Amino acid sequence: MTASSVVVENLVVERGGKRVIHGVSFTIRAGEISTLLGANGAGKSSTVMALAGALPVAGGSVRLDGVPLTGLAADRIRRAGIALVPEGHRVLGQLTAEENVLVAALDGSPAARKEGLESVYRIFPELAERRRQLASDLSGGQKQMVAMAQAFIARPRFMIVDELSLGLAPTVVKRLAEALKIATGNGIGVLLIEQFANLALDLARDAMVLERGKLVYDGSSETLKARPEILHGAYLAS
Ligand SMILES: Nc1ncnc2c1ncn2[C@@H]1O[C@H](COP(=O)(O)OP(=O)(O)OP(=O)(O)O)[C@@H](O)[C@H]1O
Repeated sequence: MTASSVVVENLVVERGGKRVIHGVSFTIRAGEISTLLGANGAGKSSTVMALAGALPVAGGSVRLDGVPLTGLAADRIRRAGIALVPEGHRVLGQLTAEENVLVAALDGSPAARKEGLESVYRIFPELAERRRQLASDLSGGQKQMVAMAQAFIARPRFMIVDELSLGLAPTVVKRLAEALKIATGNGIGVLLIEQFANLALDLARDAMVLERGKLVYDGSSETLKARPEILHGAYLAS
């Protein structure tokens, strides 16, 4: 049986009338972490936002197990099984931590919501302790946990995390990385965008490198680690 996958082919994205992604192709596999690396402005967020329906697709296709998702609204793509954790761990400050998580629950039945919360609190016990706190009072790391919990509670098959560690302390990042490992252990495919390339390459089996909206590497993290000139070139090209 072929493993579940998201296949992106020749993706083209335009922003402000300018082409920023020039025909990018890659595959994300179930049960694995893949990472998308590149300098600021290389097009990582544009790629994943288009994939998740948060930006229009100007060309190419996105398929989940062969089913085309290209150009569908973000909500439809989420229901199909792809959850995006957007950059910046934004939360609804006037709601509690728990209310924020529940906003993202796709199945509204009380039993499913309870079960969903229990599974999320097993991953992030820190949030269980703070369930009734206003989200605006949470630390940056706790807000990122809420953002990831919103993805988990939707029971996704694939999870895209745009900037895991941005602005967060190493101890918190370690917790978030553990959560990603739990995700892959449960068969979820993860696409990770991460500013610290070394952390990303330690976590991910496969890596892609974007340079000015084009893919310049698609292969194993191990091989990329052994070829630092590829990353140096991509980060200098910005
Ligand atoms: N709202 C926007 N309107 C127009 N162009 C944009 C917008 N946001 C980003 N861009 C442009 O799109 C290109 C890709 O940016 P994108 O944010 O996808 O890159 P990135 O690799 O995610 O970088 P970063 O790490 O800074 O988020 C850049 O040239 C950027 O200037």
